[in-house]
Parts: sequence; C-alpha cells; structure tokens
Amino acid sequence: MALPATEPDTARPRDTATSHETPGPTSREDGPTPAFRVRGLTLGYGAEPVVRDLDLDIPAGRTTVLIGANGCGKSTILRALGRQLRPVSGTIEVAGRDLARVKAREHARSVAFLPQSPLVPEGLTVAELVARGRHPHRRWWGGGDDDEAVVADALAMTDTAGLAHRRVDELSGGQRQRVWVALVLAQATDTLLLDEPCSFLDLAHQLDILDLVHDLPMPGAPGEAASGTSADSGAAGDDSPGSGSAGDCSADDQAPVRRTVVAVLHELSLAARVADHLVAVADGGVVAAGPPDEVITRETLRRVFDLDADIIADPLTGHPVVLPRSRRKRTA
Ligand SMILES: Nc1ncnc2c1ncn2[C@@H]1O[C@H](COP(=O)(O)OP(=O)(O)OP(=O)(O)O)[C@@H](O)[C@H]1O
Repeated sequence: MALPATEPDTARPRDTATSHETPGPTSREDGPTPAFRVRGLTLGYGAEPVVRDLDLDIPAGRTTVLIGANGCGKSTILRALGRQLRPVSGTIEVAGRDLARVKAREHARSVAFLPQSPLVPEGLTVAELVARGRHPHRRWWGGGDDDEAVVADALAMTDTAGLAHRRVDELSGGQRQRVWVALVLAQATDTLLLDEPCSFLDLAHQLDILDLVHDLPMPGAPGEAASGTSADSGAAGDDSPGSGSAGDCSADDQAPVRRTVVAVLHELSLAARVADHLVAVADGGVVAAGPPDEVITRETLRRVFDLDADIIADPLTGHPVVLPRSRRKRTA
C-alpha cells in the first residue's frame, strides 16, 4: 500500500496466519460474499477496548458510509479493515478470505486506505507523491507499464493536474486533500477506505470527490481507462437513496462492476446522499445499518449524536436531508 508511511500511530498486523483461518472464498452465510465480513471483532489501543464484539458486513461494489459521534470508533474500524490495526479478537474476512492471511503487498493491490491525517512528506511534489500509489504494482525490475497514465488520470480526476509540480507541503488543506485522494486512486484498487476525505474541501469539491469515488468502475472494467480509473467515470450516478442500480453487477456472475468504498463522513446529509449503505456507530458498536432513508431517523440521530433533528426528503433526489436543532437551544 502506498500509505503506511503516513500512518504512524497504529500497530500493523503480521503477514502470518492467526487462529481465525478461512481457506478461501466462502458462502457460509446466505447472500453474495461481502467485501468485508466482520465477526466478533474487538479492537483497542491499550487495556480498554474501543470496539467490542462487532459484527459488520460491507457490501461489495457499493459505497458504505460510517457515521457517528467523535471518538465512537469509526476510524478504529476503518484502520482494522485497512490492515493498520491488529484485532484483539474476532475475524475480518476480505472477499471471503481471512485478512490476517493476506500478504501486505497483495492487500495493498486490492485495498487503498486514506487515513484521517496523513503525514505530509517534506519536499515531495504532487506528481511524485501520487506516483507512490503505484508502488504495490511495481515489479522488481521497475515500474508498471501503465504507471504514467494512471498517475495522470488520478490527477485529472481529482482536479489536481495543475498542481503536479507544486510541493505537497506548500498546498492548502483542500488542495492537499484532493492530492491524497489522487494517491489512493493511483493505487487502482478494488476497494477504497477513506477516513473523512472531505473535511477540508469546499462544498463543490466535496460533491465532486464523493460522486467520483461512488461511481468508480472496477479497475479493468469495460469503459475504464487503461489506468484502472476513468476520467468520465463520475457521470453515471444514480441519485436514488440506497440505490443499487442494475449497473452495480455484471449480468452473468453478479460480480460487482463498481468499486467498494468505505468512507467516514461527518456531514449527515452528504453521507445520506452518497451512501448506498449507511452504518451508524455508537460506543464502538453498530446502532443501525442499511439504506440511508432507513438509518437516518430522528431516533437514531438522538441515540448516536444526542441530537434533535428534523429530517426531510430532498425534493429532487428523495435522499434524507438532516436539519439539526441546536443542543443548546432545545425547543421541546
Ligand atoms: N492511536 C491511538 N492510541 C490510543 N487511543 C486511540 C488511538 N486512536 C484512537 N484512540 C481512541 O480510540 C477511541 C476511538 O477513536 P476513533 O479515532 O476511532 O474515533 P472516531 O469515531 O473516528 O472519532 P472522530 O469522529 O473524532 O474522528 C477514542 O477514545 C480515541 O481517543
């Protein structure tokens, strides 16, 4: 993976097997194999667990968004999926395989992880940084055939081509955040784990980035650029809430044709707009999971955020829109 050097505060799992062995793709439970199947997962950084006995399925080829209050464990869950934090106990399966048995390089070719606060490498240009996304694909005798095209494509898609020769440490917060997304796209993985990818972005760029990653076809899918990403991939959005369009799966084998995205977002209306699958987290556990219009309820928001809110449907798309009511000025 291109990012481990930027994630200094977490323990990395071994490449070796644990006692939770799964030999290969599995159909032990009904339905299609999820991108991630989490069972009985306990996570923490010291004596006290942050996440306890978590069960969670992340659907393949869909965009899942984790929402929840500060400190509830969203990033911790994402780090575990990204192989940045070794579980205390429990299992994580990635595409039906025990994550603990997947080699780091293999994982980096299929799962890209963007942490919440990546360390900015001193002196590196944008183009040099984004090119690091190709490391997992490099062969021992040199780079991959498509490296230049992939990097150019990633820069174009994130509106950062004009910054290619600027130093990353001299960019604004929002410019830098788009460059991190470009780095993740350059990895050309089936799965993207994005921890608050929009926190520094203006509203237009938030929508651009989220629509872009939501609609990304799988690397190598028809209509894809040779890079594994496509400059016009953002055009095919389905705006209905919890949408799972026919285009999500290939006709023959139900294999997803869109990438799996797991993102942490704080802006609830944006989360409801972009998510196919929404997961509300509180105290390291799942309070509600499903389509946004089922998860975004007054009761769930009260339980998860201790927040009173009115919820209306977007008149154009039908997505839930959250109108928060101040906690300091409760009216009832
Ligand atoms: N590296 C770490 N070492 C020790 N404790 C940590 C570490 N990272 C997170 N924690 C603790 O784990 C808990 C969950 O943190 P986490 O970052 O997962 O929350 P979060 O839901 O992503 O919060 P936020 O919305 O504020 O980003 C918090 O109590 C936090 O202080």
